[in-house]
Amino acid sequence: MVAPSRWPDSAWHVRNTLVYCTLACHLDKSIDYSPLHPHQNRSVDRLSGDMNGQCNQSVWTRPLTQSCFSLSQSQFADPKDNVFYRYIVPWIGKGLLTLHGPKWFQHRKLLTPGFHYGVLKPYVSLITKSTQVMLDKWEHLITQEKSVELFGHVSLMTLDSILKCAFSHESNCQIDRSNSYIKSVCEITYQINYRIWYLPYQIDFIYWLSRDGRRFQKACEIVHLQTDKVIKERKKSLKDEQELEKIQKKRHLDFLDILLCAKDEKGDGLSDEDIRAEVDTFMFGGHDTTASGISWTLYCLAMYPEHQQKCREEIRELLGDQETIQWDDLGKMPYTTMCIKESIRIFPPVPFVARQLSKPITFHDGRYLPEGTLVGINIYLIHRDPSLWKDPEVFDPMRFSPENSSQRHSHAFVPFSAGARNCIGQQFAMIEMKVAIALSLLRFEFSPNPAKIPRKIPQVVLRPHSLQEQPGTPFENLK
Ligand code: HEM
Repeated sequence: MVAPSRWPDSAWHVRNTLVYCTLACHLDKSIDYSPLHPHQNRSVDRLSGDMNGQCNQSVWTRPLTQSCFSLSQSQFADPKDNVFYRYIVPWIGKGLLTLHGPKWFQHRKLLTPGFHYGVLKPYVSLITKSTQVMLDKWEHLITQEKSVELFGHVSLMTLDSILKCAFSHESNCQIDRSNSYIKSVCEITYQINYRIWYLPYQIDFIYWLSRDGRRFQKACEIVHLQTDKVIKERKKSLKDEQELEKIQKKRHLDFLDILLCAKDEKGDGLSDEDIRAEVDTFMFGGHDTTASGISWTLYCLAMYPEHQQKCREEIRELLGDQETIQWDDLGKMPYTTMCIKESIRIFPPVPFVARQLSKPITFHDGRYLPEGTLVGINIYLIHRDPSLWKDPEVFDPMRFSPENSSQRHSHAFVPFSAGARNCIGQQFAMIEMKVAIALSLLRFEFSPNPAKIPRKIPQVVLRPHSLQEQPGTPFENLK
């Protein structure tokens, strides 16, 4: 294997991106393919091979688990790869997701308190309200249509929630999508996913000259202007009010308050640019992922009505006639939680992550990877690995009972990644998924539409297929 001597050039990106896209677009095929590989059951499988003898930096990992997540255990962890992540940088800039080195470490330390349970607790009622708006819409839609495509609605609901939690913004986006900020976020999300999917757009100059590239750029400008405006206004009001406790008496603390007040030991806070990057990062990381998790969980429950009914009984017993849910209830729905976990095992919202090695690593069998190697960690494959999961294709929530979980490898279930660069928003995500699933089951019974069995589309997140076929962004196609 050859380590690149310098940061890869654009030709390198094109080759590697093609390799990644091919693998990414055939998640299921890569499962069929891996047993044929001569190195099966070893720590690392090289699936990308040699393209003209030049592209041997990409490594696709299989049972691996411990070895590869330990890549990110070191204090500063390895940087993200510059293939997929570069598509989102024009939007989110250099925030937690894309930073590396000491600056990432500083941001992670400053932002961790923003996910403390005391901050997250008031979000339950905000998420509940957003969920209820979505359910009211469904109530209306099922009187008009035989079947309702859920993913787009769930995406708008999670966008609505993250806007409230990130900067207390009441967007009303589930009902009124004429707001230019919402339209732009939807456009950006769609464009990023489309760009990954559409191979000619891997080449920068083709993309930036295209109509889509220009639309993407315009949408980023609108979003940045709006984020800057909100930050400026909030900074002003925080100055007047002086302290967080005073705000907290009036309303919940949102992520923006936390970001503006975050200070390290030397008393240094984040710059305006850093704050904007983090707000946009939460917007990006915090809505498509949970929309995927909620949608696939509803799909699994629709496919397995016996589990759906068990969850519904659990929630009815817990909430009685209430239509709202409280923080304390979230810890009292073990079966529903196991169903959510089993669903995101089978359909992990983030199907793969990637890193560029900052130093060589040696595996237990003596093979090593040099510095600069691009490592793709296929979470989807890990979650379906028969050496880790008995009958991996079977939906069995009891895998997540305390007894069964304790016997499993610690890195067999990694929907939120692992190590130092694991998902900072995982508690938030679990809260949102539990609230949305619980309230949905109280109001509706779900069954699959046999004419529209969803196909898995691994883009930035693992999306259900059906909306992809229609022209326009998924949000434009919603009724
Ligand atoms: C079901 C929902 C979610 C899933 C499956 C998920 C999964 C992940 C994964 C796999 C990573 C590692 C990415 C990588 O290595 O490149 C990650 C990182 C991250 N996630 Fe999430 N995520 C979810 C929800 C959220 C939410 C709700 C937020 C914010 C409110 C969030 C914010 C982030 C951030 C900021 C990072 C970067 C952390 C760092 O590198 O220090 N995520 N997430």
